[in-house]
Amino acid sequence: MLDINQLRYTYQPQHQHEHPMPLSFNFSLQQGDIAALIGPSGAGKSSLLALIAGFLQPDSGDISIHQQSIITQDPAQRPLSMLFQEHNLFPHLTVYENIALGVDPRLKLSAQQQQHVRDAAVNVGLEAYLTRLPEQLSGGQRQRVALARCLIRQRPLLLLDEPFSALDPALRNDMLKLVQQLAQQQAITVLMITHSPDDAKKIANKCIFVDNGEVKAFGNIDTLLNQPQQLDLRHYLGLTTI
Ligand SMILES: Nc1ncnc2c1ncn2[C@@H]1O[C@H](COP(=O)(O)OP(=O)(O)OP(=O)(O)O)[C@@H](O)[C@H]1O
Repeated sequence: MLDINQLRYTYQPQHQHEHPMPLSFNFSLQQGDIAALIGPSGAGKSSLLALIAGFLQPDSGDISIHQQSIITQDPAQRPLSMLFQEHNLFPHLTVYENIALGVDPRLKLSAQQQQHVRDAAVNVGLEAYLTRLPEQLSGGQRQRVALARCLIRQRPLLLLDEPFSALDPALRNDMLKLVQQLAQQQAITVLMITHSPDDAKKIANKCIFVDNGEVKAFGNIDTLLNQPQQLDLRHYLGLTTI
């Protein structure tokens, strides 16, 4: 479903004492996969999502979704949605309007589309909050609104850049379950950055371990996290002694 084919990008040094940071990715996901993207800080996880979303232009390689290359498409045209840790919502728009933006950026919705927005709010448990502004919501509720907007766009790929890491453990659990349930319902493929192997195990079936700008391990999540073979992955998981 998602094919990342010999994708390369190099951050050029900004100062004399710095070195270039080359990134190189190669892997594929099947439709309906939920893949956890793990790896140390600075490994290249956010950069990989930025390349897929089209915020960074690769030096070489290709990205395709359902066998169609998306590499020349603008970020808004790409068949994907993305959820960040914060700043997902427009503060001056209501919950209803923030979700409706996923249907039409001009907010001109038909009666049927208006119903879709209300249905999306029901799906994330926010039907009673449609007229509130983001500042009148908790952090978890705000992320639910943002998730509803992603899902109403009905794009086949959902990219998550640690959207729930600021939430407390119980709420984070609820959100992970919600993503899993809604992704299954809509057969959406999910690629999720997380710093928590426990969170990864809760919803993902695949795992991608990125280290030093490369995919160092890829496969079934239970195999990778319960019986890690690579030394650098074992080190990342805190299973080696120094
Ligand atoms: N705009 C930039 N210019 C130069 N180097 C950058 C830039 N953005 C990121 N980098 C470097 O690229 C590498 C990968 O960064 P990236 O943010 O993708 O890592 P990450 O795995 O998402 O880290 P974290 O888990 O801390 O968010 C890092 O070494 C970082 O310093």
